[in-house]
Amino acid sequence: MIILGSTGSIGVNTLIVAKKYGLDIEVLVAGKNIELLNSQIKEFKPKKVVISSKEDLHKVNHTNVRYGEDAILEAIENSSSNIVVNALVGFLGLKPTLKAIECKKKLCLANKESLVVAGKFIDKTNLRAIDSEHFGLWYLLNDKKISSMTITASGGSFRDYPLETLKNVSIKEALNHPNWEMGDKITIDSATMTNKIFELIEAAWLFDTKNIDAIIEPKSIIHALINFKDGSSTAHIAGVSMQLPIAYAIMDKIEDEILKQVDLLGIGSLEFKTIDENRYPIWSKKSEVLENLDLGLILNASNEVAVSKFLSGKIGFLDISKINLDAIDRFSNLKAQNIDDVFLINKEIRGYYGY
Ligand SMILES: NC(=O)C1=CN([C@@H]2O[C@H](COP(=O)(O)OP(=O)(O)OC[C@H]3O[C@@H](n4cnc5c(N)ncnc54)[C@H](OP(=O)(O)O)[C@@H]3O)[C@@H](O)[C@H]2O)C=CC1
Ligand SMILES: CC(=O)[C@@H](O)[C@H](O)COP(=O)(O)O
Ligand SMILES: [Mn+2]
Repeated sequence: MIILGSTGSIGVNTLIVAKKYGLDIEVLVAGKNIELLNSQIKEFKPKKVVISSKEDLHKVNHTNVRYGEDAILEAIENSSSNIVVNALVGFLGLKPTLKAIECKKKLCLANKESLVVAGKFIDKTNLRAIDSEHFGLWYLLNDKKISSMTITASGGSFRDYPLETLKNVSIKEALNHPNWEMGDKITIDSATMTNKIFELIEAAWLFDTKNIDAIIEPKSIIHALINFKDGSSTAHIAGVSMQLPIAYAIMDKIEDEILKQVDLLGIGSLEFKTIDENRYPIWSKKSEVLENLDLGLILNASNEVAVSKFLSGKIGFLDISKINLDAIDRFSNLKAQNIDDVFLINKEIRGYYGY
């Protein structure tokens, strides 16, 4: 198979699953972590490697190594593997998503931004979502009539901070997720609750529903619930690990133990809370976004600029939400009519907010 983003949090977990099942790795794609990439090359012996930057080519211990976006697309096109795991982060993941679908591969999609920005142009027939909540929903589906779906949120890094301290929080604090070990960008999205808005959009596209909401479950043990018309609710409970969603996405059917069962007596108690708009201002846009899924493209573009500015120390944590709210108000009339528009609108909004 092909792993895009092999050195990231999802990429590393994908390789653990691949090793467990003895799967062949044809292509590895990574960014700047060449040391980890080299150890992956040594262990998994891919036929081809792609990295982000020309200047790192000489550091990669492989005879067939290329760089850049076009090389990623070529690697997908010229591969014999049927499976592509897209664990790239951000808008960068969209073209590889489209290429994998065009080449009729099974697409195991962690890059939720692809669906957020272009869900209406993406053929989901051969797509398996790698996201804990959506995996949970998929796991719970049966043929009974559904009333609504619920996904859970951890609350992110600042869920217990006094509100008045949020304007001065540091990058290091923001990157300290209470439950999950994830890449920087999604960890910030979790702290602002933008990740959960993205996940509502993702669920809307995957399950063709707008009857979807989120609540806080601080332990991230319950990932999703389905509320059935008959009054029953079922919940997906599993450990805090992406290996289960990844294993199902790749293998389709799983009969062995991937994770240890959650020890409910060890957990002791569970708590549920509503998502407070004062702490997470983007949540005030939930209904508007669900009514108009085109806002995903707008929000993603402003958010990528804002998160990158925050992570480079140019703006404060609260500015991320301010920029995102501004973008939704300012650009809510923009709608992509085709996939080319998606790239144009993304560029326009990024340009407006700085880069
Ligand atoms: N982590 C998680 O548990 C979950 C993640 N997701 C989603 O999965 C996706 C990946 O997340 P995560 O694994 O946390 O992110 P990471 O930041 O940990 O990993 C991103 C990967 O992409 C690589 N990369 C970045 N830029 C480039 C580039 N220009 N060219 C080639 N490779 C590049 C990175 O390489 P390098 O590190 O070498 O620079 C790294 O391998 C995101 O869309 C996220 O929202 C969804 C659910 C859960
Ligand atoms: C592991 C996973 O699926 C992430 O998307 C996770 O949900 C992020 O945590 P939050 O619930 O804090 O957004
Ligand atoms: Mn998730």
